[in-house]
Amino acid sequence: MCSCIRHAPIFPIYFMLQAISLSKNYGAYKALNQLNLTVKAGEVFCLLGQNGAGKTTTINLFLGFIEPSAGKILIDGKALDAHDHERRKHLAYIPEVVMLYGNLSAIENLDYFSKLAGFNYETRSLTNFLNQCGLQESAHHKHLSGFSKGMRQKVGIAIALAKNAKIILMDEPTSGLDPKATAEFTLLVKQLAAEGKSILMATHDIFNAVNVGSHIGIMKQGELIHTLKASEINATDLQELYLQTI
Ligand SMILES: Nc1ncnc2c1ncn2[C@@H]1O[C@H](COP(=O)(O)OP(=O)(O)OP(=O)(O)O)[C@@H](O)[C@H]1O
Repeated sequence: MCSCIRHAPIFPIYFMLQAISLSKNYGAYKALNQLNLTVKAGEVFCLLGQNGAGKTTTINLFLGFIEPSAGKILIDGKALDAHDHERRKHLAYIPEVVMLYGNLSAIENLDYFSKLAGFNYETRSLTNFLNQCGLQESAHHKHLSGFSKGMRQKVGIAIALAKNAKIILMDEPTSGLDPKATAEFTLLVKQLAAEGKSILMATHDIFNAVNVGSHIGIMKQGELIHTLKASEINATDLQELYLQTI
């Protein structure tokens, strides 16, 4: 018997995320200049670039936090305008520090944010989402205020799963994580991609980008200079290319 009141689709639908000549200007300054980028279902596109290269601007444009100066965002081939809140529900966001309610437990946070997105799950389903994200059961009923950054991120991903997001945008999600937490997070991201999610991740971690990414982009001064398949480059060569580029 299904344990959720509003059912997730039995045959999931997956979406592709695209930027077409996407630009963002602040006055005369081009924070993002004519970005063309595609993230297909099952892909993890890692965006590398120095501070100020335009990675967060790209993510903020996709999320609708800021409006483009020019260009288009497409979800599954259809243009997404700034006010299309319904189709933006297919997007989930994992920031560097996942902001949740410290005085609520993991399961209460998950329940609250699921309900905000229109999903009303029974406890068993909420527990399953947290388990799926590798959060140990002993932590499910503890307040978030005592959680490490890695544990918060697991709850953040559980919320994305509960919302049935097809596309996940991550901004430096492994920054500040210890190697074990990074490895756990990487495994989780690979699992999400294997399930058909489209993932765009801004990162400074070249080695992690090669490890988790299917595609890698190197940005400089608001432009995407290189796009590579991760299978075609190793970390040493990517580091060299990165240093030559920036
Ligand atoms: N509201 C704003 N007004 C003016 N300039 C801005 C604004 N927001 C961002 N910028 C500029 O746009 C450029 C791109 O910033 P962005 O945050 O996208 O870089 P980033 O690649 O994410 O850098 P980091 O690695 O430091 O997070 C930077 O030069 C930044 O100063």
